Amino acid sequence: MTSTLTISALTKHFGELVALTGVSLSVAPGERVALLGHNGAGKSTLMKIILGLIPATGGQITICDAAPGSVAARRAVAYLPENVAFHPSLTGEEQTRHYLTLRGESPGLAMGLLERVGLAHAARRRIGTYSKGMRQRVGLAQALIGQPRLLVLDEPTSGLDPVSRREFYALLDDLAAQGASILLSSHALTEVEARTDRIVILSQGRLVAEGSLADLRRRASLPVMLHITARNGFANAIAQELPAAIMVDGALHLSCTQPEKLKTLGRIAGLGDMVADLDVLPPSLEDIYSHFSQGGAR
Ligand SMILES: Nc1ncnc2c1ncn2[C@@H]1O[C@H](COP(=O)(O)OP(=O)(O)OP(=O)(O)O)[C@@H](O)[C@H]1O
Repeated sequence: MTSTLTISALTKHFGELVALTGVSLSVAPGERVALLGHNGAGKSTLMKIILGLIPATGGQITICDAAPGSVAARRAVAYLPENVAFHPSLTGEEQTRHYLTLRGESPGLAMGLLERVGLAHAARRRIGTYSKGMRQRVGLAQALIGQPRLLVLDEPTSGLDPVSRREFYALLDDLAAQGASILLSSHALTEVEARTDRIVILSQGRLVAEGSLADLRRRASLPVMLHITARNGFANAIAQELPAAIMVDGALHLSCTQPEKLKTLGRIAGLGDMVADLDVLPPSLEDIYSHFSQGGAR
C-alpha cells in the first residue's frame, strides 16, 4: 500500500544547530502514529517541514506523492496547532464557515462539522466565551475540512479533560478507520499508549526508536516489577526468601529481568500461603520512552 507520508534521511539545520538528522519514517493510510520526544527533540520542526512551512536542509519528503507545501500536499494535509487561536468575537459557526470559504468549500457544511466534533450546542456562541477544550474542537473542525489524507496534530489533547480526551481519540479512530493517516505529538504517554498504532521517538533530532508498544517493550528488554503482598505476619519470612526484594508500604517489590521472570514467579509460587497476592507490572511507556530517549539501543 502506498504511504500517505514518506520521509527519507531528512535533515534540518538552523545555522550551526542541527534540529533533525537522518530521519526516515513512513505513515500508511489509516495509521495513527505518535511522535514522542523531550522539549527541543525536533517534533515541531518535523511537523513544520511536513506542512511546507519551512524547507528541509536535506533528504526527501512526500505527502501522497506530492512535495510539502505544493497545492496537492496542502489539499491532502490538515494541521491542528497546540494553541489554536481564533477571533474571539466570531461564533464557532462563523469561524468554521470562514475556514470553509478559504478552502473553497461550501460554508453550509459548518454545522455538520461542528456536530461531528461535539460543538453543535455552542455553535452560535462567541469563541471568546469558549473553554480551551471547546476552542480545540473548533480547531479540529477546521482540520476536518476537505477530508484530509493526513492529519498533523501538535499536542492535540493538552488542556483537555479526560472525557474530552476520550471523545477526541474516538473521533480520530473514526477518521483513521476511513483511511486518514494521523501523526500526533504528545507528552501524555499513557493516552498515546492506548490510542495509537505506532510510536516514534525522537531524541536530539534523531529517530531513536519506532514500533508498536509491544515491539518497543520487547526491544528495550527492561526489567519487570513484581509486587508481592504478604499474608499477615509473613513479610519478613518472604523477604528472607527473596533477598533482592525491597519493602514499600508493606508490600515487597522485586525487579527481575525478562529471562528470569518465569523462574522468579516459580519461586514466589513456592512460597505458598505466605503470599496473599501478586501483581506483575511490565515496564510502562514512560520507562520505555526514557530508555530510548537516553540512548538505549533501538
Ligand atoms: N526557527 C528556529 N531557529 C533556530 N532554532 C530553532 C528554530 N526552530 C527550532 N529551533 C531549534 O531546533 C530544535 C528543535 O526544536 P523543536 O521546536 O522542533 O522541538 P520540539 O520537539 O517540538 O520541542 P517542544 O516539545 O518543546 O515543542 C531546538 O533546539 C530549537 O531551539
